[in-house]
Amino acid sequence: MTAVPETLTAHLPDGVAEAVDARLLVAAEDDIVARIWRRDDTVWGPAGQPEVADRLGWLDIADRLLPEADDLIAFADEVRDAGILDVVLLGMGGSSLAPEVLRRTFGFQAGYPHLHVLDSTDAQAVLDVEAVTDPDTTLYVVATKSGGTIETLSAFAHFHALQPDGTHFVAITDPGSKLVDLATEHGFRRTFLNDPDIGGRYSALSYFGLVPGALMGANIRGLLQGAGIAAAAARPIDTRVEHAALWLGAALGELSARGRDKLTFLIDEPLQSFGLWVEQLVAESTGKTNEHPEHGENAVGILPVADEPLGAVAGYGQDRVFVHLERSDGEPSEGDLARAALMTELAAAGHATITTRFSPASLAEDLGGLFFTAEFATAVAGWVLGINPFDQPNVQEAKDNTAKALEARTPAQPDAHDHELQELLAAAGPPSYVAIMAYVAPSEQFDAAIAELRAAIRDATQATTTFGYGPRFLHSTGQLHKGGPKHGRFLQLVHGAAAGVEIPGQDYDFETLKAAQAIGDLETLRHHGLPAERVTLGEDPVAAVKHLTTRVQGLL
Ligand SMILES: O=P(O)(O)OC[C@H]1O[C@H](O)[C@H](O)[C@@H](O)[C@@H]1O
Repeated sequence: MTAVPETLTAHLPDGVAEAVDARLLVAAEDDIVARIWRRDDTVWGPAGQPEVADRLGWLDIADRLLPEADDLIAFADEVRDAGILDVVLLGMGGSSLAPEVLRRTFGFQAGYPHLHVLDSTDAQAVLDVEAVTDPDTTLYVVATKSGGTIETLSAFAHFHALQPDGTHFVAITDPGSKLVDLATEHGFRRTFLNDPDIGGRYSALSYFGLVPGALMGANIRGLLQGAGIAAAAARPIDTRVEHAALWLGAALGELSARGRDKLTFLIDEPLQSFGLWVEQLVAESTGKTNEHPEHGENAVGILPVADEPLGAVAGYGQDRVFVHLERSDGEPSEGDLARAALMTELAAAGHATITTRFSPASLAEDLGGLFFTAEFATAVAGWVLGINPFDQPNVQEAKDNTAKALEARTPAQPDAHDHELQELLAAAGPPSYVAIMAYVAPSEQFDAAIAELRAAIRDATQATTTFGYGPRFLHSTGQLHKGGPKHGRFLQLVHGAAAGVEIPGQDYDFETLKAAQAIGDLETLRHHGLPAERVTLGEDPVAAVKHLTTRVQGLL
């Protein structure tokens, strides 16, 4: 029998601890850890399936890039010396979320440029970045693995028209992508060619995270060292040795197989934005439908839940598992204390709870370790669930439907009437969840309004709630929405921002693109037989969400 690894504290409901132990025995018998490190693709299915063997470069990327930390820091100094005051990262999903976590976790570093992350097609979001940056003192980092992502290339076209000097641009991409040619054509300051064996959501510790991190003055050496230590701790193949990442992956897989598939994160300051990154990692990796030769279609997945406001214990269903990233030292905030208290109550009430700790004194190292451990655990959970955690087959569908809507200029679906909203939400209790998706410029005020809407729905129905900004979530939880278990109930909110914010070279502007993405996604969800409703937000989106919350409270 194995115990919970020392770096974690866990309370598992009856029967689950035994299942995890049994799973760890199978992992030992099947040599899973050694096979993962040997990059053996048969851990996740038949040999030779696409997007497995060539998606395991993340395993040792931290050790491979540590010797390059000095070069990255020297590059950041060169950029500072060139008078750059702002860095704008243009990217989506795996190419933007780790930089966003670094930006929010470490904040402005004196003497370094401000980092901004634009991962939206909302015209106001584009204008917001424009309003606070001067193209003459701005460096634009164009980040896309494939080199073909529509949002990223649209943003590049827009900002290149404002700043035609190529030395104000940097590319991060895979060798041979279309962006490599663009960068050469326009004389970019530098192109960082990433290891192509790393997928977007596993790329935090590659150039995709490190280049923006270095540019904003974050401690990238610490990140890499912390990740290296976590990777070393994940190497032992003897299961008698503590292996936190293996245990975590086995536990999350077994919990999910028993219906506890809503992985709810409670995260202490200043790491709260980690939820945004881990959401993509877990949702896009695990939300899949398997074609099983004997059992037919089988959809699995672990739904990550980030930034949900805390509730009363009775408000949570039995479909949850709670993971607390807890600050181990320093002055706890009120929120930190509330999270710790809730975890204690949840454990006492028989919920599955897992706690891991980080220290503000070693924030970069601990964050690097968390990135790696989460990646390894997700790969293990993929093995438990019997899916390929490295592909994203359903993301393409929404992209195709966007293209169709753009081409045909399809009008938006009508707004939900009260009875439709009621039908959508009233039946949302476990195992269902309510996904709110808002096509609007991200802001703290909007986040706060959404938190109230989520609490209202959860408290009335016990449903798990998630929230994502469109089109950001399409590259993240969007995969699980369509590929995972058909438990989602979808509420799409769309705000019409300024028309006429141009995408040079295209006959549509940002708002037209955003509208097509919303239309295309709703279409895709409905095509999968999933309940999905749309609500148009009036001029003031925050006021509109508050109004919607009152309306929903009246219906539930
Ligand atoms: O880096 P890119 O090639 O631009 O891809 C950005 C994102 O887009 C896709 O939609 C994938 O689903 C994500 O996994 C990926 O991170």
